[in-house]
Amino acid sequence: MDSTYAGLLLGAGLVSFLVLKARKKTNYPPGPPSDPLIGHLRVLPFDNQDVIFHTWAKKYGDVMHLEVLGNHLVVLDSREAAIDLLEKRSAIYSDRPFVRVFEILGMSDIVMMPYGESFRNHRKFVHSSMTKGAVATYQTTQTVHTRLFALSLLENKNQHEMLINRWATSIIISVLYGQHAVEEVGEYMKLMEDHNVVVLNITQPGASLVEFFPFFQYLPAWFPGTGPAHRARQWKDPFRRIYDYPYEQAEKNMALNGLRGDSVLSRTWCKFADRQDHPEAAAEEIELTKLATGALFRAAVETTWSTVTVLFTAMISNPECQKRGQEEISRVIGSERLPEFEDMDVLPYTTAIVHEVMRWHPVVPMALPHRSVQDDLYKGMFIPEGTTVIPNLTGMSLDERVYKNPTLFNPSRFLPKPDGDGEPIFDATFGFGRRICPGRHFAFSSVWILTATILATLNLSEGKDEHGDTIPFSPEFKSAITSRPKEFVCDITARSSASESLLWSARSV
Ligand code: HEM
Repeated sequence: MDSTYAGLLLGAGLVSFLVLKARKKTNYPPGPPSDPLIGHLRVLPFDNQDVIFHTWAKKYGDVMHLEVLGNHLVVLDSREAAIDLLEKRSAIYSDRPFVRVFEILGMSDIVMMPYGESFRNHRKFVHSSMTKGAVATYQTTQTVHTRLFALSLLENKNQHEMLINRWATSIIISVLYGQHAVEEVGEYMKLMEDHNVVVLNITQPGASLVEFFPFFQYLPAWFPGTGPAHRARQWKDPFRRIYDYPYEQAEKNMALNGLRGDSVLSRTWCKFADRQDHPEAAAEEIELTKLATGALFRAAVETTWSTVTVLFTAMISNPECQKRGQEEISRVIGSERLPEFEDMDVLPYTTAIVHEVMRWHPVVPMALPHRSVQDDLYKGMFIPEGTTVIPNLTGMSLDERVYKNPTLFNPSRFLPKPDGDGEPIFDATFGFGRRICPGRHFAFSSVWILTATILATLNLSEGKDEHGDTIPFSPEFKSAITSRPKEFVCDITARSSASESLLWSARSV
């Protein structure tokens, strides 16, 4: 081949590459105007992203493209688009974006794990621990803890935030690691609090500099923008405790009391016993077990706690819904016993309250980001490999094409016609596809038994000031990775002396 011919070929290749690139570029999904080179960096919101993205989506569509310093982002604002991409094309969209500060921190569990062999092993563990069948075996634990919780609300005025946290923590650690004494739960709450502070600190606005410019992690700490990477390095050992501490505590308990009770860990240990002659495999399995149970613990507490604070907010600001739920429980169950899981099918309004809580204010408003692993074309729009795909759950929950008056808290929307509006259940709250929340059955049943128990036994209402006057209640929300109501005061009383007695007798069981 002579050099002219080779040059022609090279030139033609270059031209077709540039044409292809230009064509691809024009075919990105629509999005707001951007700046040269930096893209949407100047307009990308730091706060209330979910709400702002939803406003943008009304103008640019359900599939919206943003670009920041060459990194592509696609926001999905409708359930239909999320199902089309994250579920129907899950082979392309099940990866997670790489987050450098998490790697420096040593966050190596499933939550942000790339899609691949290791992910599949972890997913198998978390999935099998939380199938519908497995969750049915946790119902007694959920019921017992929930009744103790309801009573504790009566005994400790204005401490509902802490008590909801304790309830969410105590249920998940019992299920994962075995039963614990009440005073031990405080240690796990502290562990989670420390964990949340670390994660919040390294994911604050500005943390992204090290994501765009990896060399920032090697610059001295005084250099602007290097803080998150340095903090992540400093906190590596304390962060690791979230995986090691619960496991080691459970080991100590086992050494003292033998392998007792039925927990995710005790079931796993029974399987280990068969493999003692393969110490290497056992070491790997121990590490996987620590990381997978740690992931379930990490992912369960704040999400479930936040959902219950949304429930409280909804009940206080919509007393007519609370009353209708209470009436349903009184009519169906009566006042001589407390609700059980077996009652779920005959309490449709109570169940609708739980669904509406999860739609009205999704506590993980933009789920967790997915990442595409190959170029894709959707409805003529080009989504390049490596795009971070954000399912905007808030946007989906406010979709007026699906939900009438979406900002209203209205459980009846889910009841079949003519009693309700026959609107579809909002299942997007738990994400999509191969990354869908593995704890969804457990989370739903925890919140359901809590809702039924509270409706059966307590009245939640606006708080009172020192003169006994009602403090007007208007829910306000705060957002990080999860979103929940800002702290609020409320008044909690027993519905009747009979309902209080039921709670007391449940405590003595
Ligand atoms: C109401 C409470 C909860 C909500 C709203 C919630 C929501 C979510 C969402 C939106 C995701 C991301 C899904 C996606 O990427 O598409 C997720 C992931 C996850 N959730 Fe939940 N969750 C809740 C409770 C729980 C509980 C109780 C557990 C454990 C028992 C749990 C364990 C996990 C894990 C391990 C992941 C990561 C899955 C993966 O990356 O493959 N979650 N959750």
